[in-house]
Amino acid sequence: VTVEMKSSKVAIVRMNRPPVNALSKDLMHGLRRTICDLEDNDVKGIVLTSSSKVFCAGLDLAELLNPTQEFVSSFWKELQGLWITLYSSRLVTVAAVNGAAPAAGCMLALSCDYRMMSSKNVIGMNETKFGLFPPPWFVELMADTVGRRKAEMLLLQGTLLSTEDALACGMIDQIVE
Ligand SMILES: CCCCC/C=C\CCCC/C=C/C(=O)SCCNC(=O)CCNC(=O)[C@H](O)C(C)(C)COP(=O)(O)OP(=O)(O)OC[C@H]1O[C@@H](n2cnc3c(N)ncnc32)[C@H](O)[C@@H]1OP(=O)(O)O
Repeated sequence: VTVEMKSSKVAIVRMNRPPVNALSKDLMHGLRRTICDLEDNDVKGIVLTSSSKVFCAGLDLAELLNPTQEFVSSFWKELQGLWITLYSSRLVTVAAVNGAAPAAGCMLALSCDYRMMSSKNVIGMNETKFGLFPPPWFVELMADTVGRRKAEMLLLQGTLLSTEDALACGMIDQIVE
């Protein structure tokens, strides 16, 4: 994770884990630590974005291949900790979604106060496409953002929306070129 101060009050927080910013336990820990440090340093707002062409590919599936029970438990704890920290942060949080944002990548964006997204990208929770269902707090984030019925349809079908469709249903707030 890298931090660039745009002024004394606003920080650009970039996920920097090539090639796709898959959320490993370490990346989630780094993000949470960064947000907490900025909160402690009188910063007012952050822009969360990526230093590569993918915003975030979701959970690191490679790390979840044949994990120990202990690792799964600590991984899950880190994921919940990151969500709680970002969602409940006192900072004004803006997601600048500059690449694909599937599954937990979408969760990160939806946990921010405002979402802008570049065109020709995709965002959504596609977990059902590979036989999983998103955890309840992902579901609630989606329902709070686009409405319960729309969320139900998107989640059941594991739909990844284009930038334009995401704007149309309120999943994002602005398209930025
Ligand atoms: C801890 C408890 C576990 C229990 C589970 C139980 C409950 C359910 C939890 C459900 C919540 C799940 C949330 C998730 O986030 S699951 C992850 C879902 N993510 C995806 O479906 C995205 C998959 N990736 C893509 O669609 C594309 O890679 C892309 C993000 C659109 C980028 O495309 P592109 O730029 O064309 O890159 P490549 O596809 O060529 O990928 C480059 C390399 O990156 C690797 N990769 C991609 N995604 C992931 C990932 N999520 N985790 C790990 N690695 C990933 C890909 O394999 C390529 O690697 P290579 O160069 O070595 O081949």
